[in-house]
Amino acid sequence: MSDDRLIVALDVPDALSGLELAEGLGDAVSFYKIGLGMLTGGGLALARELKDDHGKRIFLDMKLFDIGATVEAAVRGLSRFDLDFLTVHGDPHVVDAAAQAKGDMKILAVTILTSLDRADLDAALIRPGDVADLVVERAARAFVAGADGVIASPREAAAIRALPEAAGKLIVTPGVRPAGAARGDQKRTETPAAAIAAGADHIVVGRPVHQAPDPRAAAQAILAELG
Ligand SMILES: O=C(O)c1cc(=O)[nH]c(=O)n1[C@@H]1O[C@H](COP(=O)(O)O)[C@@H](O)[C@H]1O
Repeated sequence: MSDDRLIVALDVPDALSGLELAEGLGDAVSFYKIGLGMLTGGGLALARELKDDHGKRIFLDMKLFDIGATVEAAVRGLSRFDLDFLTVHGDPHVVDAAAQAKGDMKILAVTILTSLDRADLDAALIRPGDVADLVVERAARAFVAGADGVIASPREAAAIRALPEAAGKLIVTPGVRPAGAARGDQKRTETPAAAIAAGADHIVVGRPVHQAPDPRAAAQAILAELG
């Protein structure tokens, strides 16, 4: 089994292209994220195929957010798909509802999207304060509400790791960019090595792998950087 600290985001439109990408990555990558971009393109079927036929771990990124009863019903349905990780928004009522219905899945609570900075939070009417402080506070609340882990940027990972509430919990960081890679819409980024050094258990990387001329070589370079 390869190093499952690297989770590759299969942000391609359909299951066929996702499968081709995963087959090209082969044994270099053992953990995949399937998200909203593949919702109408067979994402859940691909999750089953990668798990059952290829022995991969699966992170389903749905970022659920609704009233508690609806979240609980959605998570109960998804708990039958033998998934490893599932995302919900980190608001305590959402996390609490998801935790009631998660079965064997681990619930990861999104703190503040890595594509947002303080100006974006102002536009969304989110209270003043340093972004990192808000992320850490949301992480602590999500842990207390029953999250198995949180999604944050690598820049906040060390402060989250230092929380007493984080003992035994997972920190998963998107917003990861190898040196020189295009940031795209990500605003709070660090390198793969910096993310792991800061206390991330897993890093999520999408475009720097799937848009690379040689995705397998790109994934291997990231793994080599992790040491
Ligand atoms: O929940 C996520 O996975 C997520 C949370 C977050 O705050 N930021 C974030 O980028 N993501 C996801 O992580 C992946 C990052 O992709 P790249 O920016 O292409 O590496 C995308 O699939 C995003 O949907």
